[in-house]
Amino acid sequence: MPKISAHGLSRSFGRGSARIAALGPVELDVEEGEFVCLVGPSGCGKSTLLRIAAGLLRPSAGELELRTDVSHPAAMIFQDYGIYDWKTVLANVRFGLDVQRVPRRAADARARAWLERLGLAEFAAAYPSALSGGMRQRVAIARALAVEPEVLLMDEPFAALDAQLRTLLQDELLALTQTAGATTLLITHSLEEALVLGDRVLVMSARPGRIIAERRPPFARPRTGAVRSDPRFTALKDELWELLRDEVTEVHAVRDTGTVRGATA
Ligand SMILES: Nc1ncnc2c1ncn2[C@@H]1O[C@H](COP(=O)(O)OP(=O)(O)OP(=O)(O)O)[C@@H](O)[C@H]1O
Repeated sequence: MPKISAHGLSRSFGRGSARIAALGPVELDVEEGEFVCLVGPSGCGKSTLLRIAAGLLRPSAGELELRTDVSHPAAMIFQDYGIYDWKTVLANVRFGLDVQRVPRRAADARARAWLERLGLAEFAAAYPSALSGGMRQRVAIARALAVEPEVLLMDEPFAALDAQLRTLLQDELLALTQTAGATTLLITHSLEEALVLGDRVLVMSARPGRIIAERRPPFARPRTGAVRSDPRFTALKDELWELLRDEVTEVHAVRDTGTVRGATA
């Protein structure tokens, strides 16, 4: 049984002449423990798909099923961190455990262990406003993984970070997710990120987003960021960019080119 499956999934916004077909129809199966990355042009419905998976939005047609156990529900990581500024770093990481009613002591210990793994131990009592962007995103990652989710949903988690930090956090996430083994769906504008992290990379069309191609990076697990210098990496990145180029061009042709963020090769 796949952990995530979507059939005939579509979503539109608005009504009448203002109606926008944002997504679909999408057919998708994600197997248990699989790491799937979604790439596609801006506005093709990637976030919409993820928000439906997270239960934050209803589909207009079709269905998306997430098969998780109640004690290990899905966790989500957002581009803007999604952490609470009024809670300490420790309380942020403990948040999901508090919601699950894990006893305070055990929750504290688990949260501290995750802070340790992400190099944040000494910031347990600090508030997020005192942290850099990279550290805030580490808090968000720690918070998501602390609940030992069966399914991890990530919406461009590193988009707000600079290139070096992004590479560093990709490598950290790679190591962490390979140990955690959660079924993961990650949205990214970066083909490199998708190739480093994914078992499968799905390419989406321009809006309404459908899945038009899929590639499996041929790098054995456990893998490290060293795959970036594999000649097959560059070849696959070029191939994916070729697939994506037409879709991005379509978006640019439809809208003002100056305002549309294209995918980064
Ligand atoms: N709540 C909403 N109301 C109206 N339109 C919406 C809403 N949410 C999304 N849309 C529209 O649906 C389309 C898909 O949006 P979505 O955010 O899913 O795309 P995306 O692929 O994640 O884009 P990006 O890569 O730029 O983040 C866009 O045209 C967007 O304007």
